[in-house]
Amino acid sequence: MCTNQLEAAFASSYLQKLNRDKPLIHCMTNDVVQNFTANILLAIGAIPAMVIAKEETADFVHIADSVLINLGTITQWSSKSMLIAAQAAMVTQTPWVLDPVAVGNALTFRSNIAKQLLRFKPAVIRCNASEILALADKTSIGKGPDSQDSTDAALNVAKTIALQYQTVVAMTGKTDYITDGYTTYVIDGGDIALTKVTGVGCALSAVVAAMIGCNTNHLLAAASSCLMMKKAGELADKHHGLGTFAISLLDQLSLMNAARLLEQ
Ligand SMILES: Nc1ncnc2c1ncn2[C@@H]1O[C@H](COP(=O)(O)OP(=O)(O)OP(=O)(O)O)[C@@H](O)[C@H]1O
Ligand SMILES: Cc1ncsc1CCO
Ligand SMILES: [Mg+2]
Repeated sequence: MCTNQLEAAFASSYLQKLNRDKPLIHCMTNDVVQNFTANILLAIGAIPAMVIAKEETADFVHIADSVLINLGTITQWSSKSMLIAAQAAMVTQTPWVLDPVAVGNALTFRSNIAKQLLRFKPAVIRCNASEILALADKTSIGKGPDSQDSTDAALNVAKTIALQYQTVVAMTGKTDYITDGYTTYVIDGGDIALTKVTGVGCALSAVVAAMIGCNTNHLLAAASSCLMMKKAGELADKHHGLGTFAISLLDQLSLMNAARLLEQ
């Protein structure tokens, strides 16, 4: 096992490719973050499409560059669409991201759906520490969509899940860990304000979907996404309240480039 710092130059080359390719991202996400997610994808140069009807999802997976499945406000009805989309993505080998929002938490319906979705081989699981512990049937202390567990404590479980499902786990928190079970990238920094605006983690999952939609190294694509979000959080305006911070975060993502990624 080795642990690495991600080179900012790497992340910036991945971002440049994203800007050139303009990948189409099929988003199946929660009701809280639809608009924020779509704007963040546009800000980094991707094209979002929120397609959820079960009559449409399989067809749209065929034309999308990647798929995002986020369980935040899952219902019986949307879960069916998600399972159809994930199966279609596995068949067409379209890379997809699972964001298992709030699994555990005594929420057995979504926890069962998350387990079913895992059979369809997500390229990346983007989650917080409580969520990865819950996916592994370990005790977790999530508070709804928020984690009360530390990523340091959950790292071994993240590695085990990555190996078990042959995927990449991008686990965020004070320290982000991005691992395929063999190689782990560690990203510190960011800002606590990132946790005070709803849906930053959900939007980060969409950024990961965009990055894997045009970069085949899913580990580096996910790590680059996490670095970008931490850096944008550092650079965003924190002096005028959280409303301004949310907009400033969007601004910083739209302005992100190699020089900004390298800023201390
Ligand atoms: N204590 C912290 N200090 C600095 N940055 C943090 C901290 N906690 C989380 N972050 C950053 O906030 C962003 C969102 O990660 P977080 O772990 O809060 O996602 P999440 O719990 O899935 O969020 P949500 O489901 O509400 O969208 C990431 O960029 C992460 O690095
Ligand atoms: C607040 C909230 N509830 C379900 S999803 C969501 C957005 C943050 O995950
Ligand atoms: Mg989340």
